[in-house]
Amino acid sequence: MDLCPQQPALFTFGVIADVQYADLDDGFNFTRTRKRYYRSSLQLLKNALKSWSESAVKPDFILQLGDLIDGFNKLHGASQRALDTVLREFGSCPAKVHHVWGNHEFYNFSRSELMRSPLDSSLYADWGPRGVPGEDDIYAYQFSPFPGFTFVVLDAYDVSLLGRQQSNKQYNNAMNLIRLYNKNEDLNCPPGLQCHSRFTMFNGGFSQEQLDWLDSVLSVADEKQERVTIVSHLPVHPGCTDSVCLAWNHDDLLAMIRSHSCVVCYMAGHTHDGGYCLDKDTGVHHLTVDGVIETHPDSDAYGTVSVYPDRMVLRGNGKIMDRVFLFS
Ligand SMILES: Nc1ncnc2c1ncn2[C@@H]1O[C@H](COP(=O)(O)OP(=O)(O)O)[C@@H](O)[C@H]1O
Repeated sequence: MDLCPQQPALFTFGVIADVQYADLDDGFNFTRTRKRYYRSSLQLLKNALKSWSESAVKPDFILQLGDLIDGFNKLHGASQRALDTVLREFGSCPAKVHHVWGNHEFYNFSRSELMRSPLDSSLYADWGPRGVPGEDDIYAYQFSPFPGFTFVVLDAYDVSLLGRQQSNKQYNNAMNLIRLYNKNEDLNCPPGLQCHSRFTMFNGGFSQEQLDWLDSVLSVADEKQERVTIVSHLPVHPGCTDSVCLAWNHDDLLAMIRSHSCVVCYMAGHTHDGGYCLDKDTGVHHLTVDGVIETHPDSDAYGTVSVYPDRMVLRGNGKIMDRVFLFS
C-alpha cells in the first residue's frame, strides 16, 4: 500500500504507551502469562526519544498515553526517583510532550500531586474545563497543533477509586457504579460476566462534567470543520481491546463521538497488546497502542504519525504496525 502521499506532511507527532518503568528485575502480569521488562522499558523509551530527536522530520509533539512509571515504585518508596529518571529522558527531546494519566500514575501519586507535577501538560492547552468552578480537578484539555486540527486529552480516571479522596463526589460516584456490577471482595478482580468485566478498580470513567465540556469542544470543531483526535489512557471501542480494559462508560464516549462529525481518531494505551478497529458507523479509527512494558528488550514499541489533509499515516517501530487512517 502507498502509505504516504507525494507531499510533505502538515505535521508529525510521536506516540508511546505504558512505559511502566521501575528499577526492578523482570516480572509478570497478574495472571503470569506475560513478561514485564521493568528496567528495559527505560531503554525502549530512550530508543524512541533518540529516533524522534534524530529524524529528518522531527515530531511537533509526543503523545505519552499513560502509565509512565509502574505502581511497584510506590511499594519501594521510589515513585519520585522513577519519575525523575523517565522525565530526564524526555528532557533530551525537543518536542512538547503531552502526558495522559493512567492507573499507574495514581498508584504512585494523588490527583492533587499530579496536578502540581511535570506530568500535568495542560500548560500546552488552548482550552480545558479546569477554569470552571467545581471542575478544577478534571485533567482534560484540547490543543491545536496545526490549523484545522484539534487534539483532546481526556481524563479516564475522573470517576475513579484511584487518586481521589474518599470524601470526593467522584470517588462516591465511582464506588456506587463499581458496586452495581462488581460483587468481588477484591475490586481489582473483574466480574465474571464479560459485559461487566470492565468494572474493576484499575479502570475508571468520564464524569458528566467532562462529557459536557467535550461536547462543547466537538461542537466548535464541527462548526469549523476541523479534524479531531481524542487521546486517553482507556480505550472506548470494544473492537480494539479486551473488554476488561474498556473505560466504564465507554458507551457514553462512543455516543458523543457519534453525535459529532469532526472526530477522526481515538487513541489509547492500557491493554499492552495493541489493537485497532475502524468504527463503520462513524468512520472513526480506534487505535490501542502496544505497551512498552511488555515489549521484549530487543524490540521496540513507539510510532510516528504523519498528518496529511486526507489521512494520518502511522509508522510503527518494533511491535507497532504501520497503519493508514483515512479521513471519511
Ligand atoms: N484478575 C485480577 N484479580 C485481582 N487483581 C488484579 C487482577 N488483574 C489485575 N489485578 C491487580 O490490579 C492492579 C493493576 O493491574 P496491572 O496488571 O498492574 O494493570 P496494568 O495492566 O495497567 O499494568 C494490580 O495491583 C494487579 O495486581
